[in-house]
Amino acid sequence: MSSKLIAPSILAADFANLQRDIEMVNQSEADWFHIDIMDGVFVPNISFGMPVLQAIAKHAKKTIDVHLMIVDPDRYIKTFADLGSHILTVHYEACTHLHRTLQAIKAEGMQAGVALNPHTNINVLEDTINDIDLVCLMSVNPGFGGQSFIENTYNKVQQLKALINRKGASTRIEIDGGVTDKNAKQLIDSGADVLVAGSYVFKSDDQLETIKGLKAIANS
Ligand SMILES: O=C(CO)[C@H](O)[C@H](O)COP(=O)(O)O
Repeated sequence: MSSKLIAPSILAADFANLQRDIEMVNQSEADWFHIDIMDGVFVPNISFGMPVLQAIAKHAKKTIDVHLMIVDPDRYIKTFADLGSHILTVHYEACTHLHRTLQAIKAEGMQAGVALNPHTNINVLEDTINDIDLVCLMSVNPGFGGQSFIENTYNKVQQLKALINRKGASTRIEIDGGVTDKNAKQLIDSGADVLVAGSYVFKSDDQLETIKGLKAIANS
C-alpha cells in the first residue's frame, strides 16, 4: 500500500507569520503544501494571488499543490507553472473544455488535477479520469476554511475509487474541507490518498504534533 499523504492548507496559516508557518510545514511530516487561490467570482471569497504564491514557493521545500477556485483557469496555467506549482487543480465546474485544460497543464510540466464541488456527481469524470493525476473532492462548499465536513463525501470517495479501478487509472483522490482526526480514518478506508487540512492543523496548539498524528491515522 502506498503512503497516504497530508497537505496542510496554507489558507488557514497565520499570514502575519507566514514564513514561520511555511518553515513549520517544511519541518513536519506533511507531504505537500496545499495552496488555495480564490477569485471572488467562482467562489464568494478572495484569498491571495501571484506575489504571495511566489513568496510561499521561495521557501517551501515540499510539493506545491495549487487549487484554483477561479473562473476560466486556462488564462493562468503558464503563470502557475512559472511560479513553481507542481500540481495544478482546476474545478470541473469552471472548465468549458476540461480535456484541453488538462493537456495544457501537463504540457507545462505539472500534474493535472480536477476538483469537484459537493453537488457534482462523480460520473462527470467517466471520460477523462485516465487523463487526471488527482481528483480533489470538495468536502465543504468551496470558498472558506473552517467549515463542517459534509458526510456524503464518504460515498463519493467510494464511487470515485470504483471508477478509477474500473478504468485502470492511477489517479489520486484528495479530500479538501473540514478534515480532522475524526474523519481521516474513514476517508482513507473509503479510498482517499491525500488529506488536505487547514484549520485543524494551523489552529492547533502543537502543529507539528497535529500533522504527525494525522499522518499516523492516515497510514494506520
Ligand atoms: O479551500 C477550502 C475551502 O474552499 C478548504 O476548506 C481549505 O483548503 C481547508 O480548510 P479547512 O481544513 O479549514 O476546511
